[in-house]
Parts: sequence; structure tokens; C-alpha cells
Amino acid sequence: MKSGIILAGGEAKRAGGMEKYHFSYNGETFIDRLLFTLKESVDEIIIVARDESHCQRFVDIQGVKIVSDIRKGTGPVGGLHAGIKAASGDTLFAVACDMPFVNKNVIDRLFELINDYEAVIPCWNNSEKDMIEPLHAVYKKEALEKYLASHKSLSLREMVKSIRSYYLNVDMLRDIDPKLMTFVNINHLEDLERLKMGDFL
Ligand SMILES: Nc1nc2c(ncn2[C@@H]2O[C@H](COP(=O)(O)OP(=O)(O)OP(=O)(O)O)[C@@H](O)[C@H]2O)c(=O)[nH]1
Repeated sequence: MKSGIILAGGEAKRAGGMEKYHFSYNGETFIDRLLFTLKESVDEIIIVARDESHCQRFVDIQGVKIVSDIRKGTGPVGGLHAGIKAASGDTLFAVACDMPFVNKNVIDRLFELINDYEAVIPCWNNSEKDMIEPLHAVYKKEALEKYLASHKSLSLREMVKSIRSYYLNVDMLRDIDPKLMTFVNINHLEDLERLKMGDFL
């Protein structure tokens, strides 16, 4: 069984404390766009809010589990921790809520490639960016549980290092997402303006 975990907490300092999941593109909120896409690829969806009162913002959404951080203030990895505890799937797609163009075919490809690995993490190996995409990645729940249970202070980077990951060069996804729009993420209000101007398209 596959789970999708949407991380919706955090402080969004770079976006002036706004709720990034509620940003919109083409009249659709980011969270609605994500839910629409994830429903096609996973068997259950979990939204991880920052705390109980933040959970209330999502209660009208049908057919999803809503949980909040247990280890509060620990960033995205804390959100993952709470999401994993609630997940019934053995494999999961973890995604940030600030990604408006997440692509179903890309998610399916990441799930297909996991085989005996503990994670499939897209990575940029070129001049555009030199980074990995752990918040648009597929993980085996068991591997994350092991890390999270045995570490008092949580670090996404450390977690990723400690598991057996397949780092998938993003160029391998261009056949299904030529401009790699799936990885666009909106962290700053200026990014949102650029999105509205069509800069990312
Ligand atoms: N549940 C939960 N989600 C988080 C937490 N921190 C970040 N996120 C989510 O993880 C994703 C990536 O977050 P970042 O952009 O790194 O951090 P942020 O707090 O949203 O933004 P900045 O304050 O600008 O760094 C986003 O979808 C956030 O909503 C957290 O502590 N708990």
C-alpha cells in the first residue's frame, strides 16, 4: 500500500509567514492541486499540520487523514515523523505543500524504481541546481521509522544519509516532465508573483 504525506506546517519565514498550501495557481489552491494529483497515485493521503489548531484548517477536506507534529518545531523531518506514524502504507511519497505542479507520472516512476532501495530521491547534478529533493521523494516506511526511533534530534539531511537511497538524476524524468515542473516550489512571495506572471512555464 502506498501513502502520500503532505507537509503543511513550518513557519514559511521566506514567504512572510503566509500559509503556502493556500497559495493558488489558475484559481486552484496548491493543496487542492496536490490532492488531485496524489489521489491518482497513492492509496491514502495524510496532511501533516503544525499543531492541533492548524489541523482545523483542513477538516473540510474529505478522504484524508489530518495529523499534527509530535516533535514540534523540528522542521520538515518532524512533519515526516508525524506523517509516518499515521501512515498505513509500507511505501510513501513525501511532498512539500508549496509545489504547485507535482506530476502524477513522476510520482509513479519514483514508486516503480524503489525495488530494494529504502528511498528514491531525485537529485540535480547539473549547473541548474546542485541538490537533492527529499521533499519530493519516495521512502520505505520501515527505513524512516528506524531512523526516527533512534535519533533524538531530527535532521532531514542526516536521515537521508542514513538510508540506502537511489539518487535519481532529474534528467531521467524529462521524458514525462520535460521542464521538470514537478520540482517548482514557491518559498518566497516573489516566487508567487513570478508564478502568476507565468515565469516558471
Ligand atoms: N508538519 C510540518 N511541516 C513542515 C515543518 N517545517 C516545514 N514544513 C513543511 O515542509 C515543506 C518545506 O518547508 P521549508 O520551505 O523548508 O520550510 P518552511 O517553514 O515552510 O519555510 P521557511 O521558514 O521559509 O524555511 C513545506 O511544505 C512546509 O510546509 C514542520 O515543522 N512541520
